[in-house]
Amino acid sequence: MTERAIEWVHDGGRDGRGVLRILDQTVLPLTTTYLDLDTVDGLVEAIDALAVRGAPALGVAGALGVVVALDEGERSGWDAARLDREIDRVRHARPTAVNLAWGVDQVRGLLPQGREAVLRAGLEVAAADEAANRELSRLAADWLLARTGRDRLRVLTHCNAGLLATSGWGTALGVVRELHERGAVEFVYADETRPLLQGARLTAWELAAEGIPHAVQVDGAAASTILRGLVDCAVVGADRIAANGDVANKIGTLGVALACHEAGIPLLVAAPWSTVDLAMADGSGIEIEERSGAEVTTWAGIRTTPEATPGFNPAFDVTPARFVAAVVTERGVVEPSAGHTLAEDPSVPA
Ligand SMILES: CSC[C@@H](O)[C@@H](O)C(=O)COP(=O)(O)O
Repeated sequence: MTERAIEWVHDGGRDGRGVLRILDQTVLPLTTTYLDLDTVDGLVEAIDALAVRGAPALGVAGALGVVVALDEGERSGWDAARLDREIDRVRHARPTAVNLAWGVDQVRGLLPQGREAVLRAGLEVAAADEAANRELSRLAADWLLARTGRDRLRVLTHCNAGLLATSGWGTALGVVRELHERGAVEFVYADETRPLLQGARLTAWELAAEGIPHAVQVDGAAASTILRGLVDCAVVGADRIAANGDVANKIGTLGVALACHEAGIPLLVAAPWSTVDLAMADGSGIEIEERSGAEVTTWAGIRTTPEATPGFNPAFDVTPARFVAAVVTERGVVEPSAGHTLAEDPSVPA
């Protein structure tokens, strides 16, 4: 697959200076449409609508979003204070994935050095993300095969942590892709991931394109699939990992983790180091995005609940470290459920 969720197109844009192009994930898998974003309003709207989504891709959106703001500011004659406010709007467009703010912060300090320096740094954020994903996928595949003692794995995954959620390759699905290249994937159960169906629409799209044997199951099936012994491990991504190994990820991950714990199979969290937030001692301080209840009370635009019934729609949950067998980043493997923390030197495999 060659599609990129997000990239800078150098010869695009209204003045030929380049443009931020995203693959519109709101209409996948039925339609492949790209959106060229050259205003802060457009970028913030795309992030809010999940046209671009997934923590590492949001990191790239944050970094390159600073260039979008710079270019718009130049066209519109913004002063420094206005530019700062607009960059902050990008930084705060979604609260849970630390990568978005991290991406902005990677390049913001370069503003005095001019647009080219900021653009160069933004492109480096994107390139480093893909390289990190490939490395962590190798490490995670090694760890899973050693831990389970199996040659071919039956994997459960939740949400979409594939190339669509990153600048390339993917995290949890990168691990699956790596295992597949080694001939070590027997089957993948992809949770459909209510209410926005990232698993059914996006993960299945990626797995089908790669020819990886898989099926989509309703989220409510996950615990039963795990306790029936149909999978050897669960592999998920993360939006923010606290220093103690607590993991914020798509709502429903906690249920998967509890079932894995009960079944005695590992839950592996695959994420680039940019998703680790050492400033957060544990998960209790992580802000959980609460999205519109309408995403829950309607299906394909049709009301599915009584008109008077509101929806409750937390988009993420926090899995306590004791249920996380491994956090794998490009720096190495940490085993939170065995008492190890991310604050320890992660370059030394736990
Ligand atoms: C590599 S993506 C990791 C996480 O960002 C992913 O699992 C997830 O929860 C995405 O949520 P989303 O709301 O689709 O942005």
